[in-house]
Amino acid sequence: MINATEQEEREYLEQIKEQLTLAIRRVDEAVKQFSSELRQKKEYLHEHQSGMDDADMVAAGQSIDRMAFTGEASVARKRRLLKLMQSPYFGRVDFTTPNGVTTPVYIGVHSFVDEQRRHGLIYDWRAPVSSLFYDFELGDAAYTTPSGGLVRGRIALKRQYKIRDGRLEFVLDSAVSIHDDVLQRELAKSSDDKMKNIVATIQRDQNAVIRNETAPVMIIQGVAGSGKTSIALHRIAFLLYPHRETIRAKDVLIISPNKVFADYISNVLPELGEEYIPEMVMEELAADLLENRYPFQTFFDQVATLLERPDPAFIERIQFKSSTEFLSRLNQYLLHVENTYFTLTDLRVGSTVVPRALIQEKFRTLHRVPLLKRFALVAEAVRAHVRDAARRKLTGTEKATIGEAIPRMFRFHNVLDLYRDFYRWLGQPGLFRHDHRAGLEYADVFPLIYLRLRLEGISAYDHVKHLLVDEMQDYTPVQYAVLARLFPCRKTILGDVSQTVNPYSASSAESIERVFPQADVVKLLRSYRSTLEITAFAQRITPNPAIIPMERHGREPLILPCAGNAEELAAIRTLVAEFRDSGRQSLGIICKTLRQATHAHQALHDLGSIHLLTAESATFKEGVILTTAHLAKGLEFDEVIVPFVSARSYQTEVDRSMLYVACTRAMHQLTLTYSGELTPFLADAREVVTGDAG
Ligand SMILES: Nc1ncnc2c1ncn2[C@@H]1O[C@H](COP(=O)(O)OP(=O)(O)OP(=O)(O)O)[C@@H](O)[C@H]1O
Repeated sequence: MINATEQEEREYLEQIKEQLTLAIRRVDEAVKQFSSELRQKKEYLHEHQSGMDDADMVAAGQSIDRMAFTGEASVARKRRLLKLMQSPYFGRVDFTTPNGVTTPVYIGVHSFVDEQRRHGLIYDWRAPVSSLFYDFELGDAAYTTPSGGLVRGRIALKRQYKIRDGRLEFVLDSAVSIHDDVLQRELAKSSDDKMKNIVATIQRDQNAVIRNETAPVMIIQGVAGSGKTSIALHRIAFLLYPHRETIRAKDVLIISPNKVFADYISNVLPELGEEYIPEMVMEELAADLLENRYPFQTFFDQVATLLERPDPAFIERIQFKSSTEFLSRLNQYLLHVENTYFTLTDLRVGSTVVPRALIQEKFRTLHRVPLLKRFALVAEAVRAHVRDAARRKLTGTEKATIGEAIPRMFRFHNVLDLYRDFYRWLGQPGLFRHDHRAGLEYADVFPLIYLRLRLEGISAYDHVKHLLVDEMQDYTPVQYAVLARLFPCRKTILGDVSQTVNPYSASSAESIERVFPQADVVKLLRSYRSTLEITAFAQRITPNPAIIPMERHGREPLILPCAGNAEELAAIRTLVAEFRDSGRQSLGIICKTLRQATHAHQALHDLGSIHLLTAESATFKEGVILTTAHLAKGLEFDEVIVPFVSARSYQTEVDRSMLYVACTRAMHQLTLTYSGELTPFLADAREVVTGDAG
């Protein structure tokens, strides 16, 4: 039976859809009009070209550009209207101002205005008034207008809707913030191949992060599945909204851990009506900053080496280069270089002697210029000095002599030589290993870039107006020091120290804050992704007593003991078959190493369409995916299988991190398999769950 409220809401929905249909028709007509005008204009131009002067041509060209631009805007508007036709709004608050006027405010992914009557029918979720929906329950409420004024009032009604394909699926009145039922329904759904927007169910603490407009640097430390990545993307959409005139999507840069992750998140912003946002993998940034001059190993290579051949000296190098102390030592070294690596001498050019003091003075006045860039400028100044003193032009040879003599007064000219010298200065030359064939070790890449930045200066990224860094725990203080210098813009930095794939180089929110003392640090403790059972299980691997799991239940995770490798593969086959019958969308089989994953991929080959995801993959697919924990970071699956969880396979701290990351990728169901002895990281979990394993 439909109640009166629902009846009313259905009728209202029909009215809105009619208005949307009319608006779409108007846009269509406008587009038609534009294109015919554009065609006429072009024809006119073509015919009258010979009689026009340059100025006329430029003016005509500009007017065509303007028309094309308006045409594009109309097409974008149509796209938004069509989206609204599918699902015009998801929330409503009835707001009563102190003078007793009550207005229903409908909230959707875009705004929609009744052009004739000039009032808002649907408000964009980012509009100031929409914050009422996220931040308040029934009763007293307020929101801030764009000009900073506070509008007070009362919320008399708060309602949530699910409208899909233009049909109302449910309507729910709620007294509390965002009704738990709606959130539960959203979370219980199957995942698909892309991350989705969460506008209908943003939680209050999340909303505070999204709408923070003041923090120059925002550091979000959030437990696995707390919505960090989702929030960061919504925050970008939010920041773009009021600043549309000054910031465009192309001015934002996302630094993501790999291409697959970039593909996985690529839908959220376009879903929110924003254009594609440029993204970059850390290694791409590094290669660019080193102008591809020095080949280097990747972060994947580093982690793979740690997993397969954990050599103590290699670990020591990584640990040292990931410390805050290391960054201070680099800074001290730079001072040392400035102070002691110049050997200034008098310089004779023809009959003129340029005194040492004068050269020193020239260097000093240029102290703001990066050191290795100063030589050319000092040489130029010295040439001018000689010219003035000798009252004649300099010969080519003389010019060259000066050009060569000045840099010779400094001990090094190449950043890599200086970097090597840094370790000598430290008294630890063994901490730098450079095998020319294998390339630089990953741990040396950013220290080298840092030196280059300080000594040569790089300014290629000044155009970026907002930087987003995901998986912050995997970057070191030196990397942050590079980002801080390279991107003076606002930043959102997010991650989870428990989910590091390399505990020897992990950064916590606190250590990152040391590089950005002006940052706002936010902690998110509620976990939305996994069932309570899965979250509790993962806690046994890496405990975090502060985590607050969602009250959503599912099957207990299973640990399946197997008699050997063949039996283990047979168990995985059965699990894959069960998954295929379950109606769920995604299954991740997450291994520790690529070697394990490749082995399993070959062994399960005959099952058909199991995608092996490697560091080279660029897209994320639905269905059954075989990959490593490192690559699965940031992704999620309806169901996860973690094979080979034996004591042999999982024993070091890096292994523990991998296991934690793998288990926290599961939304609804988690199964682990092993043969031989079970890893000690799951030893106490075993009592609880092997009973079910049967
Ligand atoms: N307010 C919310 N409403 C609905 N779903 C949410 C909400 N917050 C988070 N989620 C869902 O929880 C899951 C985890 O979100 P997300 O991947 O952004 O978290 P994360 O903190 O980046 O995770 P991790 O660090 O473990 O990779 C996603 O499916 C996301 O859609």
